This record gives sequence, structure tokens and C-alpha cells, in this order.
Amino acid sequence: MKCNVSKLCGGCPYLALPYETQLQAKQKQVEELLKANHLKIKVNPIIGAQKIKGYRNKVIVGFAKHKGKIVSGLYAAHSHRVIATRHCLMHPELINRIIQRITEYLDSMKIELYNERTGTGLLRHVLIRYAQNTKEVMVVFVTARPQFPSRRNLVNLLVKEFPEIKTILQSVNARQTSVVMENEAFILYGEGVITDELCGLDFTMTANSFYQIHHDQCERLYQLAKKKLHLSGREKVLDTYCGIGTIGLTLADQCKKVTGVEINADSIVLAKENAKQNHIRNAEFVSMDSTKFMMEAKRFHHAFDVIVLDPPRAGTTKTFIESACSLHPKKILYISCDPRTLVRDLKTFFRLGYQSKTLDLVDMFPNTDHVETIVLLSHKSPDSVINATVEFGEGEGKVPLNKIAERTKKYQPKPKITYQMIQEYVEKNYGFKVHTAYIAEVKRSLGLTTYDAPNAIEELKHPRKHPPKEKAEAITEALKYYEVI
Ligand SMILES: C[S@@+](CC[C@H](N)C(=O)[O-])C[C@H]1O[C@@H](n2cnc3c(N)ncnc32)[C@H](O)[C@@H]1O
Repeated sequence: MKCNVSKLCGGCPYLALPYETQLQAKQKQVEELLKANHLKIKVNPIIGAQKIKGYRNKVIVGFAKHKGKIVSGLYAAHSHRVIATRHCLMHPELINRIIQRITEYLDSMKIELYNERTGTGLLRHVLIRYAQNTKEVMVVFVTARPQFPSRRNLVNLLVKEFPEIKTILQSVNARQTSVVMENEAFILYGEGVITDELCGLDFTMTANSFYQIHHDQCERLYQLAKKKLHLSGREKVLDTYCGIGTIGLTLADQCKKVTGVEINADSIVLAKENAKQNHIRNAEFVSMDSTKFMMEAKRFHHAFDVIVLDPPRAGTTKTFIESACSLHPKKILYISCDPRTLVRDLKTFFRLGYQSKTLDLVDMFPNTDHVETIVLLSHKSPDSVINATVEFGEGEGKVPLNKIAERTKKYQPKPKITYQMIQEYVEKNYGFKVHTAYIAEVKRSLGLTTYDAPNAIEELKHPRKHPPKEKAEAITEALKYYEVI
């Protein structure tokens, strides 16, 4: 593929290589990284893309003046210099056409461009999102101040010419910063959102939500995640760093319950909306830092059969990993867009007894040096097994069957004392009700194991509850009555 500005732009460092060579380079890069870190994991052959150009569904363009005319393009690598280009090979054709029209309109309307050095002027960038399967488009004008002359005219011209544009927004960023969108955007046209179809489900997103850049490869990644997890329908799945709920919701039909955790409150609103519009009823979402959630889950002894994590480039935290392992999930699925932080985090998982023999790569970013990795971890199986042969019956060296029955009776576990039984005992004997969180707190203070409270997820959003003295005493009495202590 030929691109005239490839050297200046730096966005596609592998563009000159045949696609097969690009894939080999990514495979080798991850294999060498694992080897250098003494991680014995086999890397399965990378899953290459069919669409290797025109795949980017999110684009940010800058503007500059060239010979008195407004031109648009991507920024040069590690700089804010705009590389004028009419046609980026990685953008869908429709996006290239919209950018071109916007540039022409801005020029004819004599819109002032923002000057980063002096902090003067109006237009900073334009962000475009494209929902590949529904063909819906979102346009966001990022300006340095709210007043935007001719914007009504500009909006009317764009929506008339491109019926695919479902919404147009303006985001005001007055600070001298390189961040593209700092504040909430206000709607100039449409609903402020677009919806795409992914893995047979509808996902609505805003300008700020995370959504994988390559639609088709994202579907293959999620299919692989499903295959690796091999859910039975009985599992409680925790989807951390869940964004607008894409991974968790695609797993929801194969498990008992999905809990999604995400720091961006707007994404959680969308995740809930996405569950609703797809008629998914076994999913709940919490807006919280994933590490904090994990710490609380550890404190409250929440049980999850599967934990999925898909953090940003920086990876996750040691505390997240330690807390996650302490919950003893059967499986942990780690999806990462940066192999270096993945390797760092895998070492901690391995140290804590979780292991994996294989790792998969999905090429989400053709022509770049980035690669997506996916690895399933499960708890290490025993190092060795002792085989013993026992013969039952009468006579020397045999174990009599009646002895087994006696022993079984002796070691029969006591029936489980539930929170409800304790609540009922307290209410009957003391005349007041006690919250499950109080029971958990008393049990914890006595060094006992605690179990899921029925409203466990709700509780995670609140600080721990310390029971008043009389309630703590009543709960302790109930625990004695039931011979828990
Ligand atoms: C790589 S994206 C994955 C999103 C989603 N799993 C998907 O595939 O669309 C990472 C997500 O983590 C969120 N995030 C970043 N830091 C976080 C944190 N400390 N706790 C929870 N979520 C966080 C981001 O807002 C983003 O939505």
C-alpha cells in the first residue's frame, strides 16, 4: 500500500511491509517478550485481519492553514503539526469524504483555527466515530470557546449531504492542553449517541466511550474469548474495565450472571442501556475503580467463577491481581492491548498460582506495530498425584464397609447457618432486625469466613457498616446458639 505522507505521519509504521510479514513481526515480538521474561507460554498463530485498510472507526483530525487555505489531516508523530492529507488509507471511505467536506466548508465560512502557541482562535479538532454495521456517524467539533459562528449553517449542510450523520456535537476545550475532549459535549443535532451492531447485539456509545477500533477483529476477539471460557451457563462472571458492557453482554447468554465494573460513569449508564435494549436481564453494572471494587469484593468474600479484565494500556494493579486471586475464581481472562504491561501482570498472576500454557494474538491494528493479546488463566493443578489402591471388605489389608459408614457420619459437615437464620433468631429474641452487612462484620471481627450477602453488589458502593454494640451482641449470641462459635 502506498501513502504519500506515511513517513511524516508515523501512524502506520508497518505500512510498507506485506501483511504476512507484519503478522510474523507481531508474533515474534510477543514470543521474544515472553521468553525474555522467562514465561513459558506458547503463542498460538496470530489471527490476522481480512480488512487491513479503511478499518478505523474513530478518527481525530486537526486543521492548519496552507497557502491561505484550510487543510486537514492527522498529526505528525509526537507533535501537533498537521500533515495535510485528503485521503487516509486507514479511514473508511465515508469518513474521508466527510472530513473533506468539513474542511471545504470551514474554509468557505472562514472559520478561525485555534493556535496552540498563542491560545487564540476557535476550532481545535474534529472527532468522527463510525458504526460500521449500522453506518451511523457521529461528528464532534472541538472548539476553544462556546461561540461558534456559522455552526447552524455548517450542521445543516453536513446532515443534508450525509444522511449517515446521526448526531453532531460541540465540545468546548478552553485550556492549552493536548487532551482532545476534556468536557462534556453539547448536542447540535440528533441524540448525541450512535449505535453499532457487534456480535449480534446493539451497542450505543457517546463520543467519550471506549469502543474497539476494528469492528470485525473485535468480533473475532470476543468469539475467541467465548471459546476460551467455555461457559456452562452456571457461572457468575465479573467483567472489569467493562466500558459500555461489550464483553460482558456478549457472554450473558452463556452464564448465570454478569457484573460489569467501569470507572467512567457515563459508560456505565450506557452499559445498563445496552443490556436493556438487548433484553439482557442477568447483567448489572457498577461505576467504580476496578481495583477498589476488587478490594471490596475481597473484603466481602464475593464469589465469582470467572473474572475478565480488559484494562487500558497501563495494565492493571498489583492490588487488583492479589484481590482477584484471593477470590479463587476458576478462570481469569486477560485481554490486553499492550504486551509489555500484560507480561508484567502475568508474572504476578503466575506467582499467585494462576497459570496459562497458551496465549492468543488478534491483529486489531493492521499496519501499526500494535497487537491485542488474550490469555486464559486458571489455578495451577497439583504438581504431583499419589495413586493409592484401597480394597473394601473383610480380611487383612481391607477396609470394612461399616467403618466407612461410621466415619462418614462422624465427619458429616454441619448444616450451613445462613444469614437469614441469624436475622430470624435476633428478631425473635431481641425484637429488632439486623442488616446482613452487620452479620458479615461481626463474623469478620471473630475471624470467621463470610459469604455473599443477597444485596452484595449494592453494598460495595457503600463503606463497610460497623454494627452498634447491642446489635453486635445479639448477632454474637445467635452465632453461639447455632454453634458457629
Ligand atoms: C481497553 S478499554 C476496554 C473496554 C471494554 N472492555 C471493551 O472491550 O469495549 C478499558 C476501559 O477501562 C476503563 N478504565 C480505565 N481505568 C479504569 C479503572 N481504574 N477502573 C475501571 N475502569 C477503568 C476505561 O474507561 C475503558 O472503558
